[in-house]
Amino acid sequence: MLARHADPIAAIATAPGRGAVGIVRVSSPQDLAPLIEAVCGRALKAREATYLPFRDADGAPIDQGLALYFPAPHSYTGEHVLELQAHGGAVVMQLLLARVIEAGEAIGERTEQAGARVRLAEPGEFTQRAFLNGKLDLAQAEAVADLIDASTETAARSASRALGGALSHEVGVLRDQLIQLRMLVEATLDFPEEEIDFLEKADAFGRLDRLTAQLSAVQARTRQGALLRDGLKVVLAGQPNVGKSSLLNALAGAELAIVTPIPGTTRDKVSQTIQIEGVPLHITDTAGLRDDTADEVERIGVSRSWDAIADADVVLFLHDLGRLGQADYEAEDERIRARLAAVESSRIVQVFNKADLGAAPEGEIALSLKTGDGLEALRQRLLKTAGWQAVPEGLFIARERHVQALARTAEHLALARAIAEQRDAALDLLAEELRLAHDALGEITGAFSADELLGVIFSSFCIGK
Ligand SMILES: Nc1nc2c(c(=O)[nH]1)N(C=O)[C@@H](CNc1ccc(C(=O)N[C@@H](CCC(=O)O)C(=O)O)cc1)CN2
Ligand SMILES: Nc1nc2c(ncn2[C@@H]2O[C@H](COP(=O)(O)OP(=O)(O)OP(=O)(O)O)[C@@H](O)[C@H]2O)c(=O)[nH]1
Repeated sequence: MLARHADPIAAIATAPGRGAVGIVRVSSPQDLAPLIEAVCGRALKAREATYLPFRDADGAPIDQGLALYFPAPHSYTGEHVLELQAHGGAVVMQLLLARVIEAGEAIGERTEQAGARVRLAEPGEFTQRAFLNGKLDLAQAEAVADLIDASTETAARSASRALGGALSHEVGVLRDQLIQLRMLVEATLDFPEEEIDFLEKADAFGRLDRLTAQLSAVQARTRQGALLRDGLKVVLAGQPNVGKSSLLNALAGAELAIVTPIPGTTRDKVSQTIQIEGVPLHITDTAGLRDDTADEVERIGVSRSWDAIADADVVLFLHDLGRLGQADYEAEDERIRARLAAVESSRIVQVFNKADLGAAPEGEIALSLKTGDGLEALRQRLLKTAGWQAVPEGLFIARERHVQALARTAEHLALARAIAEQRDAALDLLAEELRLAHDALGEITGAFSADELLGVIFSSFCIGK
């Protein structure tokens, strides 16, 4: 592992395909002067763009472009970094990348230094090096990927804040207070006679309570950040012909699913990601639920509908106000309701569609996709069910991993509190819980993290990042 991190790496940093400009980027812990001399034909001033021809092994120019050299440690990765900014054609980029690899080989042979050889970078490897060299912590490195993948403006701005260290800062404030508390408790362990007295005088338990309260505020903001990144899985369910496909189209603002008056039109799932106030919602329209169908294709569709329902964060259960009160319709709705009993009730939202044809029961959500009435209220209801609070200032993007780590931190603090409350509290156990809380918090910024975790995180990046 260590040796691999010492390799010089190279990749095309810009998106594959045609582009106005494309960049080949090299990062190396070793001096890049020989490589620069070979490809650029001269030495480069630090951090200054130089317009020059990039040359082949035989001296023929491949392209004219800008070369940028960032000597270590003042670069993105913290290593020596060379950027070749050329015309962004796919072939030009490949030639330039191949030239860098070939020049590395030649220098390696000439100088008998294996360390001069440049290899292709793995996905996320530049950012991984930035992390290993302390340029970014783990939460910031994750934010780099989340910024690139952001699907809404709110998500992008929030990822940028996380990259700037917003989440890391919040975690840092908690960590500093936790460290102070740990120091108090650990110091007390050395004076067993007066331990509890000492802790009370130092307001250790007050500190613990304040820390817990602050942690809970950070947890709330982090959950918002994770929601912004991952979105919410919403499934539209109900009998055939209640208006599920019409609702998908209305939410998406496009004719995605086929709408007809014929029951059983939708026979397979249709999914689309939309956004409401910047929160991504992954909406799935399903085949209308009925169990009396003789049609084999529709039967499979219905079975897939139930799978989607089981996997949903929110199920919108649609009803048809034009058919309310009809015996066969009511009986079928009752059957669906019974089967939905297996789904947590907090995940189910009842929606009464076709309000232009009849009145919804008291207190229920009424919607008419024909007139558009009730659509905005439904959107707001979806956000509320998702746990979204009106955009708080300084929102940062986050991941489920961070939410989990904070939850574990909270668990250990709660255990510490419970121990502190006992008469003759076992201070060593208290100290241990605080240590575990500290470890859990440290996983967010990567202060303590397994190689395995790093592998998972960085391998999901794009190449060249
Ligand atoms: N051409 C180009 N554009 C890019 C990047 C890049 O690598 N190349 N980035 C990357 O993906 C992002 C910018 N990230 C960067 C982060 C740090 C440094 C850097 O030189 N840091 C030094 C100096 C800092 C300073 O002067 O304040 C350092 O940290 O010491 C450069 C780019 C977005 N745009
Ligand atoms: N009057 C009225 N008709 C509606 C409304 N919403 C949908 N419809 C009509 O109801 C019919 C069925 O709509 P769809 O959206 O295809 O219903 P579905 O639930 O997806 O149906 P399946 O594909 O059979 O499961 C279409 O003719 C729609 O135009 C509404 O609010 N009012």
